[in-house]
Amino acid sequence: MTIADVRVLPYRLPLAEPVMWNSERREARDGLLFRVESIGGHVGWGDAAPLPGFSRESLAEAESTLRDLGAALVGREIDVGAGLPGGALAAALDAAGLPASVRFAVDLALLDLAALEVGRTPPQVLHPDPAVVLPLNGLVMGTGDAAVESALWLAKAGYVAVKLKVGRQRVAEDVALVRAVDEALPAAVALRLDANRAWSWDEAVAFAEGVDGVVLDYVEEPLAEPERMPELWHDTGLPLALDETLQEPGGGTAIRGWAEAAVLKPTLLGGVARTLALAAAARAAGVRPVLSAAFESGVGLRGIAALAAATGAEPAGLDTYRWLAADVLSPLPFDRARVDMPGLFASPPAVSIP
Ligand SMILES: O=C(O)CCC(=O)C1=CC=C[C@@H](O)[C@@H]1C(=O)O
Ligand SMILES: [Mg+2]
Repeated sequence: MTIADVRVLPYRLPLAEPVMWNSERREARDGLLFRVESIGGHVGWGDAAPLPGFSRESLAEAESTLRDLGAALVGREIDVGAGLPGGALAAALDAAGLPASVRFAVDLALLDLAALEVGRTPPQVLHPDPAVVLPLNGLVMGTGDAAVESALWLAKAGYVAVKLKVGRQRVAEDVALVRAVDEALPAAVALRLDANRAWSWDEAVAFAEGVDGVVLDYVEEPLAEPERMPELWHDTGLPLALDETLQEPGGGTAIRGWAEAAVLKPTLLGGVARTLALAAAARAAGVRPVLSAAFESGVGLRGIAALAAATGAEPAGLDTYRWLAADVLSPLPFDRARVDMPGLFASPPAVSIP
């Protein structure tokens, strides 16, 4: 196929409620859509949305890199699979060392385009038998009674897993919150926690002792000293998940049998091929790959859903969608606890920037 036109379209989406990123209160989410059109008239969409405090690149860096790349792609003749894992263009993009969010946008647009060219859906391009129904992980941001109520609301709405943020209050308060949520939730709903490296060793051990008897699906990145996670698992039995560790250079080597899950965020990891490689490494080590969002627009979330469906049917961290008060997609790519994958990809996305 020949690339006829490439556009970089900045967006700013209002958030339904403010979120703290990088110790700053944000009321909107900024990102860039990457639109790639082939001479046949097919259009592939990608999303570059650096997350403040988590991404290494700024939005301005992402935008200038994406514009340069777009200019270099126009007029090029590429094989349909060139941008996919193992493809010729993928190797050149690897060598370019692009910012993670930029690489995700490019990978996603080329995957979208490849799917249209061969008459399949993106998950079908990535896997011969992708998941048909994708369960989502419900996200709870607050603490106290409000958090217990949100968790209950999510369970009633049909979410099969709920993730609570911990490490933002005293350990005793976190223990009380986790116990209250555990009591309120039906046993079939998995309880996940995320401490974002907030705890010292002693705090993590005190937490593990405090929640003894509570069945946890896993705790993401409990320790300020992340290299001690295997020791924490060994000493306490707390099931642990890797997240931030995987985003660091060489972080994939941390995927070992002690970990329960690997949380994979393509926007922060650097695209489709890298995410799929980490998912394969996780499976090989007996670690569950859990695809997750970094508060992208519907275009990015649609792509992460494709990756999740191609790597299994673990409840995916796409509930960030509920934080967007407006989106670039209409209708919404999903608004429930489960995504009907064939439905999501039944037609090309209708994109417009609000
Ligand atoms: O993992 C999920 O279910 C949703 C995404 C999510 O919780 C996060 C995305 C990006 C940064 C953080 O706010 C947080 C995380 O650390 O996992
Ligand atoms: Mg996390």
